[in-house]
Amino acid sequence: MGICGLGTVGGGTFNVLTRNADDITRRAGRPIVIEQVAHRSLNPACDLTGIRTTTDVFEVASNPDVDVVVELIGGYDLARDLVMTAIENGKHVVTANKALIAVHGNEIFRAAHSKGVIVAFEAAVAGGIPVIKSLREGLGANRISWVAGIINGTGNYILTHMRDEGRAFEDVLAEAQALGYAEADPTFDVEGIDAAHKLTILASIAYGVPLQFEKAYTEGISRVTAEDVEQADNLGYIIKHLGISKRTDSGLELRVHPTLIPKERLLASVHGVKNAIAVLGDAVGPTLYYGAGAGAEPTASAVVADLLDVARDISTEHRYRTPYLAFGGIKENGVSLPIMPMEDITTAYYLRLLAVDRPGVLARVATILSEEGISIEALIQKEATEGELVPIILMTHRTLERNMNEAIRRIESLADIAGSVTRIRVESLDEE
Ligand SMILES: NC(=O)C1=CN([C@@H]2O[C@H](COP(=O)(O)OP(=O)(O)OC[C@H]3O[C@@H](n4cnc5c(N)ncnc54)[C@H](O)[C@@H]3O)[C@@H](O)[C@H]2O)C=CC1
Ligand SMILES: N[C@@H](CC=O)C(=O)O
Ligand code: NA
Repeated sequence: MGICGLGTVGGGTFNVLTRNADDITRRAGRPIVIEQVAHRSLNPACDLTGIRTTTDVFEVASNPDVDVVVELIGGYDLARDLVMTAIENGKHVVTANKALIAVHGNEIFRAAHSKGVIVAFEAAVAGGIPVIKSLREGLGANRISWVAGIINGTGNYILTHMRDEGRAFEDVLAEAQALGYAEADPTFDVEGIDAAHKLTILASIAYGVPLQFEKAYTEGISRVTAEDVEQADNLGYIIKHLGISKRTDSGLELRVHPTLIPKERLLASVHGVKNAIAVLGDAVGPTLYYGAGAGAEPTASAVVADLLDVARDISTEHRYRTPYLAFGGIKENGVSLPIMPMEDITTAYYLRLLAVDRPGVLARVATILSEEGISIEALIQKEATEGELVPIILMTHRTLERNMNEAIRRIESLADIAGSVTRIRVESLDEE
């Protein structure tokens, strides 16, 4: 095999493979030999003595001694060209690149299928947690109702440390970057793009639909304030950045956004760089997969597990192998389970508005909500001091996003309301 990219994950993979070579050899039934490494700069954590190296990743993809290309350079375009070249040359591929799979996966799997090669990507979702294997193979008997998870380690690390230590956003983000958790462009983590990549992959495996990243609704954590965190706490909730995909009668929900979840849910106790994914299957019931979502060796654990699978699967005839996305024959056109537009989803809401302390303002807000068919579950109005704007916190029952959009538009146009309304979706994550 050959490794392309020797950064956080590449370095971790190199070291885990080297350190645990004996056990890995026994599990694979044969040694997994690093034939070549392509890197741009030296990784001081890796001893490359005796290893053939290059600065050209395409050399690895055409090296006749390399049977598996491990793509760990990241990004969309060069990674796509590298993987497509490797497939064209009949090599199997292992990658940790969720951006690549979510955006170019349909094309990559088509090419791999016609060449009869394996493309494995366990590290692409939730780092070291074997969630892809669990969903694709372990839950293969089930009709899945929903998948909901904390699937970005950097974002969860930031939310946890801001809340527990009162630290500034930028400060915690810089720490997550130094620990190797963040994407090359950390706005991918903070704005939910990375989580949407991962959710896209999970949904395809759970429901047997093509990868449709462009249809995912994506909202980041950058607008969650300390006040929202505190108010959610008062109401018995915690705010987590979730990826949620539910099967409904109208199609599939595919959405990433900050979410209020009840404190008693197991997901509410997932902190720091840890990730967890809850899956509800009709036969198995609720299940939860937990562990490190980022970092060198946790991610390497998944990359090496894929290498072990490839080593074993190579001896199996192509048509008997587990399909890339769990289901054989996924149709890219004529999808039976469409991804729903965001305004068609139904959920409960937390709203925070700033009102001028004038009689009747609450009644005007309540009238708008009622006219849009939205009922209020809880309400907190803080005492105002002279001339101050008063925060009003509302929790609603479940309603259509389209109705909530209209209600928020009307509330924001009231003369008594200052600025924009904060809206955070609420999920009970009922296990039925
Ligand atoms: N860091 C983490 O915890 C996790 C990262 N991933 C994914 O793993 C992949 C790699 O991420 P990291 O290791 O964190 O990034 P990184 O930036 O630490 O490593 C990437 C390495 O690839 C090298 N590289 C880039 N282009 C190259 C080229 N043309 N030729 C040779 N070397 C080249 C860079 O010099 C760098 O050393 C990304 O797709 C990322 O999304 C997945 C799960 C967890
Ligand atoms: N940047 C990602 C890395 C793992 O996928 C994250 O923080 O989760
Ligand atoms: Na994983």
